[in-house]
Amino acid sequence: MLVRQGGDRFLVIDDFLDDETLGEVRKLMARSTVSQVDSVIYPDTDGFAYRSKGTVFDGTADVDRGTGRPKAYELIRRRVAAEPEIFGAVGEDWDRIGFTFWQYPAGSRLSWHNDTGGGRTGEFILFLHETWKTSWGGELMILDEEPPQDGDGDGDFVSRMEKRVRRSAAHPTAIVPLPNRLVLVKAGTVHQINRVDPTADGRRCTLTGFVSKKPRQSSSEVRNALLELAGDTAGSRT
Ligand SMILES: O=C(O)CCC(=O)C(=O)O
Ligand SMILES: [Fe+2]
Repeated sequence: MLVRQGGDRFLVIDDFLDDETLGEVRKLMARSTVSQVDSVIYPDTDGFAYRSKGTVFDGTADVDRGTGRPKAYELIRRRVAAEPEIFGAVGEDWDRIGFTFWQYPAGSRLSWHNDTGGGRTGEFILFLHETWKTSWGGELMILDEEPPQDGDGDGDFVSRMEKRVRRSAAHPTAIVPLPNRLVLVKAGTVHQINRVDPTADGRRCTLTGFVSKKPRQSSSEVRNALLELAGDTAGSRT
């Protein structure tokens, strides 16, 4: 394992998994069913990717404890927990971690976005394809700067992100998606996946997930949940 580069809002770690654990998680990816999904950011131009069903775990406990989950999940969870400057403190600022396999085919991309909302404090990306030539595109681009205090102004999401990158004094960092590279990114950081080049031989494969805080239920939600548990379904609708 080798910490390759850190910014204020991201961290790149190379050779993250040992060969056996990497092989195990790749096997799981190969066995997972993936479905085609349009980009939620900019479907007109991004194209589509493939994704597996995601799994969300309690971030405060071992995720591979007797569950047969790949060791990689637990190693990622621990690494995330060891980076409070990016994700905040485990248990306090975040308590959930999700895992989803994504595959971006040649010609696809994911436009600028910042993964805010939903109690998210950050995101991790582990590249799982067997090989990646540096001429195949698909770089993860990260704008390593604080979100502006006064927001991004008016306009739709795509144009607000466009404005941010255009006006920024920082230059986005291009992270080549080398196999077994782990990238940790703080929520609110503007980033995108550059288009995968048509010459890319194979999909850009990742294990990706959000680190987040479970929303606190309001007292009426708690009451309704309890009523539902008690079998009083009428109560849950009041
Ligand atoms: O695969 C990547 O490099 C980043 C993915 C991403 O930003 C996302 O799924 O939100
Ligand atoms: Fe993202």
